[in-house]
Amino acid sequence: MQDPLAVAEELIELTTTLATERRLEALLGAVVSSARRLTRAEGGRVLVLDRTGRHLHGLIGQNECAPEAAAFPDTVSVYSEGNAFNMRDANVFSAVTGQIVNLADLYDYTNFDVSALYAHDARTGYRTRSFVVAPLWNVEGVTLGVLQLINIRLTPDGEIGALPKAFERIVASFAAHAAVAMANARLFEENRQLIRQLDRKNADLAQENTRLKVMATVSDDQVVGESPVFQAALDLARRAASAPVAVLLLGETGTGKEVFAQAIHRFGKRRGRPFIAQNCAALPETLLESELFGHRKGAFSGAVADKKGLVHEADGGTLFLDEIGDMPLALQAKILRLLEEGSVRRLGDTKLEKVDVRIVAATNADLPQKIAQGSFREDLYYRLSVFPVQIPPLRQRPSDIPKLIDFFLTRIAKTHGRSSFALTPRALDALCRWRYPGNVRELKNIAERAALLVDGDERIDLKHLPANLSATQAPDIVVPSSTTAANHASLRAAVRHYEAIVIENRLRETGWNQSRAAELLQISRRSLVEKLQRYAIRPPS
Ligand SMILES: Nc1ncnc2c1ncn2[C@@H]1O[C@H](COP(=O)(O)OP(=O)(O)OP(=O)(O)O)[C@@H](O)[C@H]1O
Repeated sequence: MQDPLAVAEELIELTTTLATERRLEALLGAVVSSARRLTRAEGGRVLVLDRTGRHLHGLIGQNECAPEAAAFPDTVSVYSEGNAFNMRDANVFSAVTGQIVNLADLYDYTNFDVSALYAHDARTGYRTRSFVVAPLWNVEGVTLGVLQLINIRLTPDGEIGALPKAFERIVASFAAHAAVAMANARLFEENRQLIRQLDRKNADLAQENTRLKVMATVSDDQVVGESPVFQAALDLARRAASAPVAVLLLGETGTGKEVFAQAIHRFGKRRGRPFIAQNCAALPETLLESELFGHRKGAFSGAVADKKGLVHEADGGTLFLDEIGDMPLALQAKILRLLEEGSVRRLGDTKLEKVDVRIVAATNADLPQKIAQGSFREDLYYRLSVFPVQIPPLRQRPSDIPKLIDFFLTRIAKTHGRSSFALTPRALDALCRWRYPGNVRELKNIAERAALLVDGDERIDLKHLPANLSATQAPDIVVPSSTTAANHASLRAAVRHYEAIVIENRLRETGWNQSRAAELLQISRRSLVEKLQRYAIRPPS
């Protein structure tokens, strides 16, 4: 047998292999070789327990004297008939009990059923004599399989016998190390497979996302707004729709750039074809490139299959590029080629493909300033700004506010399963006074929030609006202007609207003293109370 120094060296080498080798079979191969060198065994094998826990399968086999003898009967049943452990098998015994089996001569021993090995020997002409089985148990004491060592040579001249007692512990600890490495390698392999599955899933999801974008073509949403500035912008969009040019939509956030892009698509000849929108600020460069232009299989890790881009999906239709000012320069060049030549190249491809796509781009950034800073291509800007459409912010068209409120509340009421939501005059007034830094989107959000806060048939009042809105005080004397709700209501409604505001102002002045307010308003207290009920005017809570 080996001297202690050689044993130590073998163990060090094995530990290094165990720590670095991640492939299960290579790792087990190293374990068997190392164990054989350590014990001077002619052969060695590893049998691994399958996931059902019912069978041990031969995974690795080595035999320096008879390579054909390396393969053991491939599968050993863990259970015998009646579902008891098959303890007559030396491998199962070791795997189940965690003990080493150490037989000096297989042909002298009768306690284990080794008939399969006899048959194997008879078939291969090899003679198995000493036979050692060590359990491969991981740290939690779970059996992973067994390590076999065959024909241990006790002397340099080849005398064969049982493993010396002193070596049993070495082999046991050796097997325990191997089991831990084996468990790690399995986890590693499972992780790799999970990552592969995830990559595949991601690719599927990306395709699905694209498909949904195609399906969610254009909604039939109305474009609400009758103010002259808004109508002028809409008229420009209508003209742009009939020309085969790119359109650049300019406007603050929430002004309705996407609504306009959809309208341009709907107004034009491409109406029945896909409308696809992509926000250029939403994705990192490589992902955006692959999303827009597609990729070939293997173009990057995770590109497990060919994928079409949004430009392909939008073929014959419209591609809306929101926040174009945030598009990386390399992709701007690709958009320029699409505009100039009508062709695109997928990531990882050498060929150009022809596509017929109308580009509508939008931004709220100052593109000339970006050009000066070197982050936006001037040539692309000139290409896109053939047809610029400026969408005015809501504060420049307050006369559109009542119509928009009405539009959103009617739509929200439908989703709440009710016919409508009513507003108190002071709530309407506060909504009409607000300057809406978030434009139409902000107005829509305020309406949605208010609809959630009202109880039953209650009207939307100041308390249902965001605090900063209800804090906007109405002026003492309300002068009708062309920019308030009243301008778009009937005369009767307008008069009621102002009546409510004047009453509320007087009440505020008098600290909500109804008698005093009635006096100032020169009406009876009873009449005041009636009006308070009619207009749902209440002191702030
Ligand atoms: N004129 C309009 N009529 C009806 N709804 C509108 C109108 N303008 C905007 N909206 C609604 O307001 C919300 C914001 O509009 P949209 O997304 O088109 O704005 P945007 O300018 O593209 O915003 P961003 O700059 O943040 O991308 C959407 O829910 C949209 O339906």
